[in-house]
Amino acid sequence: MTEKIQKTLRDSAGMRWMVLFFLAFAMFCSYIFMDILSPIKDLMQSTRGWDSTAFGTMQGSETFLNVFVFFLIFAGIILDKMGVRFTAVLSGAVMLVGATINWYAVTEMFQGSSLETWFNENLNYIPGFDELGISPFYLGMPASAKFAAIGFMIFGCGVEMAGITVSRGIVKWFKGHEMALAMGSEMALARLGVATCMIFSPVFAKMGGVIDVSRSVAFGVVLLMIALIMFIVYFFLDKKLDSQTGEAEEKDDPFKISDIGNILRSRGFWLVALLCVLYYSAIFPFQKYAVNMLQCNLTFTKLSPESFWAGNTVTVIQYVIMLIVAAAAFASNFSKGKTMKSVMQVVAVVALVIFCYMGYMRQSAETVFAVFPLLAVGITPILGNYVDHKGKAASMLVVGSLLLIACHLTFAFILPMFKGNAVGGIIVAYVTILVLGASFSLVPAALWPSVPKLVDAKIIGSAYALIFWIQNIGLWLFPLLIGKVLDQTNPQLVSDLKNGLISPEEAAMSYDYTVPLVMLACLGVAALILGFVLKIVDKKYGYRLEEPNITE
Ligand SMILES: C[C@H](NC(=O)[C@@H](N)CCCCN)C(=O)O
Repeated sequence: MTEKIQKTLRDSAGMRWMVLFFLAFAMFCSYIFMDILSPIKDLMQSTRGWDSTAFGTMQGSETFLNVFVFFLIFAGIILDKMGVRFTAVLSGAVMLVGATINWYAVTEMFQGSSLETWFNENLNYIPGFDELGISPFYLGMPASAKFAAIGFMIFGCGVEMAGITVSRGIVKWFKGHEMALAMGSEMALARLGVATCMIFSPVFAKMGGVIDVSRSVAFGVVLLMIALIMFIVYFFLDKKLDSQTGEAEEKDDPFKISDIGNILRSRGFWLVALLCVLYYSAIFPFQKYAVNMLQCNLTFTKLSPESFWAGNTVTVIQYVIMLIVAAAAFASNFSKGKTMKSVMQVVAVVALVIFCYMGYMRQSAETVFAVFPLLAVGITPILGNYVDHKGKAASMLVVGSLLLIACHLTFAFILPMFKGNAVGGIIVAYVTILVLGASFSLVPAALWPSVPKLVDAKIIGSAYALIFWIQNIGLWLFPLLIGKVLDQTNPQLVSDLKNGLISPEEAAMSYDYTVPLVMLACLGVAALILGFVLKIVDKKYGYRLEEPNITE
């Protein structure tokens, strides 16, 4: 008798990838919001009075509740207890609430309101947190930055919860299939989100010739509404899958708090988690300052408002070219025939060159830095595919860390030598940013798909949450530290600004970034050492990190 094989949604490749699209698109929107203020640090200083310390403190607040109120740990427990679909919708709603507060804080409406007065007079001292030096507020912090920080803290809870949920969702739908490729593709779309915000955030802020930073944030809020809708659609697909498989993992094999102990006892888990915090602390916090770092190191000529390159049409054209780079790189990854693959690769490279040329012609740091996530968009899925079929994850972590060190040292010491040489500076900047983008593909593509090899499937949500929690400590600390170090290593600039000798606009463009960049390179060195240790431990204890995910 022929046995009838029950096909589920997950057995259909089309369905799996459609589910991935919903999850990844939601993450795309959240990554746009995450960095929405990063390319307009100068405008936050000139229109809202946020100096580097205020900016860094507000940016660092994203991870505050996750780290110090252990929200991420609770998020992991919620995920393991309640399942992927419930947590996905919850995270979408939390992000939206936080983002809306963040938006209100930077609007004109907030300025001069009684709420602003309240924030000016309060939250200057937080008992307990201030003594430990971890308060998300300080005396003299602009009221708008304080309230925005509260919104960003709530958003941060939602976005990290969404991050672990999406990772677990991908494991649920793709385990035994193209898991690393799926994770790589999800991250690729998230990187496209960062590029999108680098390009469009300043456009919204400067629209119509009137500067209003809240327009950029409003753009992000609208996208988060779309993210919530994506999660709701996912909810129904995931429910259907569970009804087909009758699986409901979280009920058959309930999660226990003691499971966390099992995770913490794993040597491999600790190495991956520490590598993660060191590596990502040198990337995400840098991303928040990179545009300003380029503004301070590159020589741009001011374009006249009538210039073609200064217009918004060119922004849209450049964005379309960016999408062509991403689509062609992505398609080359999936093309079956050799010729088609090569054609797609040529299209991607040509479009990338045009993109860089336009960035140069537009004479703005944000369009130069927008190239950073673009290489990651193109190659993260390729590397994910490589990990699926060939392995070598631990080696990729080592190479990624090496590239990271080289890039931060180049930004610190070589780029400033080109100050005054507009073309030379831009070339050095582009090459370094592209190499950093390659590093940012290697590490994530290898790191995240390695986690299921280190812990049991049942506790994978908590494992991702713990790694994110440890990572968030760095993501909290380093934006703050960079801001403080910047103010402290530029004392003349800070005092001239205080004494009114230079304008906030001038100050925002004149920081010396050498010390913060060396600090980030040191993180890379520590990550590199851990990468080597991981390779040794992997060999000794047989975690199979160097082996493929799919056995052909
Ligand atoms: C998948 C991974 N995401 C993370 O590491 C998140 N914790 C991102 C947090 C960003 C905080 N600004 C990635 O994007 O590679």
